[in-house]
Order: sequence, then structure tokens, then C-alpha cells
Amino acid sequence: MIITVQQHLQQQQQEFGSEASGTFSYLLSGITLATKIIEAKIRTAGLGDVLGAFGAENVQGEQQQKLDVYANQVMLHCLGLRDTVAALVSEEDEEPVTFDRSPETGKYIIIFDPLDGSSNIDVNVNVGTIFSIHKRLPAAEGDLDASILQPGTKQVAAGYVVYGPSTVFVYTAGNGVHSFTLDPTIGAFVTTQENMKMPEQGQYYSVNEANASQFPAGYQEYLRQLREGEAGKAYSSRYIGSLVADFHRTLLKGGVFLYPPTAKQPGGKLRLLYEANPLAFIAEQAGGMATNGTGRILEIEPRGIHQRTPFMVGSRFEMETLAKCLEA
Ligand SMILES: O=P(O)(O)OC[C@H]1O[C@](O)(COP(=O)(O)O)[C@@H](O)[C@@H]1O
Ligand SMILES: [Mg+2]
Ligand SMILES: [Mg+2]
Repeated sequence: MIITVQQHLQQQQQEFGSEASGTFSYLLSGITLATKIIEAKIRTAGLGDVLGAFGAENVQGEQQQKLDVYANQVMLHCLGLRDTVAALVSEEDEEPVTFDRSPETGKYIIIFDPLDGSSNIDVNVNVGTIFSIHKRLPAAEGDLDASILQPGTKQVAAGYVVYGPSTVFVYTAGNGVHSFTLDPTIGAFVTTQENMKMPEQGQYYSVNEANASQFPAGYQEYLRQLREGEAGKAYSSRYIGSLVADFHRTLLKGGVFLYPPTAKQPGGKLRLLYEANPLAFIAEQAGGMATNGTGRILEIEPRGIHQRTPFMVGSRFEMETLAKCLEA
């Protein structure tokens, strides 16, 4: 019997109560609706006019792709309609979009990367959408900005969608990691796997080798050990260049994904709030680990919404081996 994501959330509500409440599943349904609309556009991207550059730069100084802008508009629209949303923070917008809703109603903050893997859009390689959900702080504890800049440990939920050969939705609300596949015949995400566990050890490392000579010595030594089999076995390498897809493989097969600091970007390339934090929450819920090289990603106190961080995530064995190389 098939179980859709909404039915799964009802079951979670019976089992875990609060963050699986009706309000929360109504919120998540805004994300599943938006990602289904984005998926439909991606499936026929070559037929329409959504490939190529949009002709403007985002706050990161990156050339926006038409699909970046389209996906952002769809997320803002579908989530903005949810009256439980107090603010929306997007990779593509310099400032948060806030709503004049009382703290009793507007209880949630949604932070997202509407289209991850932009450099792969035009070449028909997997891309994705990543999201992180925080609860709005009580007024006495802080305003909306403070509610947005909470550490990753405060996330109430996080997830992503991979638009690949099939469209897969993965999320956690702190009670394990669950995945769903979009069944186009019924237009619903159907349960694929519940309580996913990242293998203790994998066989792949994933890193942009073109940057390797710029990595600090500890990372170069680590990669040498993985390549030459000094970490117990010889690893092979896989790098798609879409974080969401490289992470999804690491979640399923184990291993490690690294985007270390480089001479060009000593603070890292990937963004803490809408790339590293949500994937770190999922990794930890699945038994893996995530660091910035010196500490747990989820414990980083954010200073700004587009803040970058070095990001290493993966199986326990590979992450503990990395820590030894960085300490040495
Ligand atoms: O081309 P590089 O430097 O390896 O960077 C690839 C990384 O950049 C990203 O494309 C950045 O994300 P966006 O596409 O959302 O901007 C990641 O998906 C990917 O892991
Ligand atoms: Mg991204
Ligand atoms: Mg993006």
C-alpha cells in the first residue's frame, strides 16, 4: 500500500506529536507543492525558455540562471501563502522577505536554496532545492532577525529535493531521516525509505580536485590517504558539482563530501544557512557527521544570512579520519 508524505506526517504526529502537527505538515505541503511545480519546469527545460543566464547577478555576485529565478519565485509564492510563515530567506534575495503576521500565527522561518547546482542546469545533470525550518523566537528572546540567525541545532526541520532520473524528497524533523519519490501518475511524493542510516564507511570521496593544491596541508594529506588506501582501503572519487546530488549519494552510499577552505575562498564557498545547516542536520540524524574543519557545523553561531563556511560531511569513519589528519 502506498503512503504519501502527508500520510507519513500524520503517522509521525501520532508517534511524536508537536513538530509533526497539522500546522507543520501544512507548511511542508507548501514545499512539496513548490518543488513539484519546479520539477515540471525542469523536466521540459529544453523545450521551454528556462535554460541559460537570466542576465542579473545575485547577492553572491553569481550570474543568476533563469531557473534560479523561476524556482525562487515559485518557492516565495507557495510558501508566502502559508499564514504560518513569518519570514522567507533565499539564496537569491539579499534580504529576508517578511510578513506582517503575529507571533501566534507566523511561527516559522523558512530558509532555502531554491535551485542548487546551477552550473549543471544547462547540461541536464541533477540539481535540487534545499530548505531549513526554524521556529520564530518568542518576542522576549529576539526579533525576526534573531529568529533567522539561530544556530543549526535549533532547526525544527530540514530537507531537500533532488531533480534527477526520479525526483526524490528527503527530510528530517528530528525523528529520523525519511525519503519519498514523486509518483507522476498520482502527482504525490510516496514513501521510499523511513529512518535512513548513512553507512558507517563508504567507498567514495567527493571534492573538486581542481582546488586541491589550494587546500590546507591537512586536507591534502587526508585526500592522499584516501586515494592511496592508507585509510584502510583505496577510495574512488565522485564529484557531480551539485551539492544536493553529491550529498544524496553520500547519504545512501556513505563516504565523504568536502568543500574545504581554499586560498581563493578561505572562509569556504558553500552557505551556512541554506546549504550546510540543513544537510548537516540530515547527516547527523542519519548517523553521519558534519564539520567546518574545526567544529560541528550545527553549533556555528550565524552572523549573516549569506555567510559561507568550509563544509565537510559524511560517514563516521571518514569524518573521524579527517579529524585526525586536521589535528596532526
Ligand atoms: O564549481 P565548484 O566550485 O566545485 O562548486 C560547486 C558547488 O557550488 C554549488 O553549485 C553552489 O550552489 P548553487 O548552485 O546553489 O549556487 C553547489 O551545488 C556545488 O557543490
Ligand atoms: Mg546551492
Ligand atoms: Mg542555488
